[in-house]
Amino acid sequence: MKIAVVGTGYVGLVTGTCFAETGNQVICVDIDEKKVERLLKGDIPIYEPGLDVLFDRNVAEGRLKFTTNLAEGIKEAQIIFLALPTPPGENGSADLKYILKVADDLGPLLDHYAVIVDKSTVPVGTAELVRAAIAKNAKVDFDVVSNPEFLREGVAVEDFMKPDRVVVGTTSAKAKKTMEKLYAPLVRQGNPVIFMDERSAEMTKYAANSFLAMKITFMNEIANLCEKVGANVDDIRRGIGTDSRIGKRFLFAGIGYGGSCFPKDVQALAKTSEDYNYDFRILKSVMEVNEDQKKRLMPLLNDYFKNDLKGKTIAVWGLAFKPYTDDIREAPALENIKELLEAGAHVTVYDPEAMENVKKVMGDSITYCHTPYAALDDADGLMIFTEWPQFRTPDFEKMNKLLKNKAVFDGRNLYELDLMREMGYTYYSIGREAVN
Ligand SMILES: NC(=O)c1ccc[n+]([C@@H]2O[C@H](COP(=O)([O-])OP(=O)(O)OC[C@H]3O[C@@H](n4cnc5c(N)ncnc54)[C@H](O)[C@@H]3O)[C@@H](O)[C@H]2O)c1
Ligand SMILES: O=c1ccn([C@@H]2O[C@H](COP(=O)(O)OP(=O)(O)O[C@H]3O[C@H](CO)[C@@H](O)[C@H](O)[C@H]3O)[C@@H](O)[C@H]2O)c(=O)[nH]1
Repeated sequence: MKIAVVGTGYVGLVTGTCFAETGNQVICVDIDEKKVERLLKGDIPIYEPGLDVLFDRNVAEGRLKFTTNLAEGIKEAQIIFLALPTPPGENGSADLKYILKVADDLGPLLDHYAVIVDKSTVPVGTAELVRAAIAKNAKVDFDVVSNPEFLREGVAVEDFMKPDRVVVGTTSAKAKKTMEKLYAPLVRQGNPVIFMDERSAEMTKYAANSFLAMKITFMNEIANLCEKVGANVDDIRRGIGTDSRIGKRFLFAGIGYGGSCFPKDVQALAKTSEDYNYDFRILKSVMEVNEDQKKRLMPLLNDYFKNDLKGKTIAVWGLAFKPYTDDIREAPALENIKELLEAGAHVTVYDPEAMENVKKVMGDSITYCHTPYAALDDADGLMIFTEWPQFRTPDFEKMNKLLKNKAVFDGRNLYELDLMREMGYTYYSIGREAVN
């Protein structure tokens, strides 16, 4: 099939590349000229494991193309994906200006039937708004379908190529057929393509993200209580996760959820509830607890340094909001670093992929190091915000020599308490006994 993907960010580029991989002819459109220029040179603007192999193959075989020109992109396209940003607006609701702008532009350009697919995460009722915006100027028949995306950054290609399920919101038999055909190669193992109406599909996405954010937040609260009662949250996780009704995944307590999705989507669902006069109390608690959780380590650090961080050097391992990505949107590390700087500390950082993006927002206010160990040199303490695998089994002997104080504040529970005790560390983690 001929496919256009409008918006070539994390979702658009993965969607375009993966559908090219399944044999379709794909054109990705973006207004960011520099981004398109890089893509045309074969340079992928984001870090996403496994994407490069598929990208190179499909570009080389002529199935994956890029343009800044919407008219050129949608020429003859049977399916037009909208993978545009939906950032939080001033009142917390998802800002639809990018989607509606493209919908407005599409109307006069459409000269053949196409299925327009909302891939972005959008509030209930958006498909109707998109349809109306296109219809204002369209001279041909078209369908608008809601097809929320559930991929996770860092494992996006795998999630996309082997989805647990695909959700499609449409009442059009013609669009349903097209979407069934498009997704057939990705669900050969029998995972379902679930059809429903558009509003339910839009709501499904927010329900999924909010449920997962709530699951993590519940564990973060259990962790906070564990610290008080003298229990270990990792044991609780194993103890409850084996119950198939609860499930093992998304039970890791930590320094709060971040990223470009959970924070904004929980907020947007809360706003939708407000708009419909429904008091969604759990969501409010989830947001409140998560804000506190992101600062969970600061009081411990302040206690350790007797509220005097001025002139202290704090090393930071991990800047990305999760491992295997360079994405720093709503990353807990950044808020903590800002607080460290405000308190007069000097901050040395290391992240395998996210340092370039951090440089763009924090400039020279912190020191960027080429290795995790360089960040530790003469540091008064170490804070950990991202569970990159290389931090899990570091060279402790080297660490012992470099750190001025053997003090680690770990937002991801990377190390065994007994080991840290044996090595004489002061070690604070989340939901576990403090070693000091
Ligand atoms: N990032 C994720 O993991 C993820 C997963 C599932 C769903 N989503 C949702 O998908 C949507 C896109 O997210 P993202 O992370 O890919 O965003 P992104 O910011 O990485 O990418 C969006 C792209 O759209 C482009 N764009 C903006 N206006 C445009 C226009 N008029 N024409 C063409 N291109 C335009 C931007 O230049 C940018 O490259 C959001 O609604 C998000 O909530 C994201
Ligand atoms: O047990 C866990 C799992 C995750 N997290 C945190 O939760 C956040 C989000 O992680 P994850 O869900 O793995 O990454 P995202 O790429 O943000 O993916 C989420 O958001 C996407 C955008 O909507 C959805 O498509 C995905 O299904 C959904 O998992 C990160 O800060 C993680 O550190 C935890 O603290 N504990």
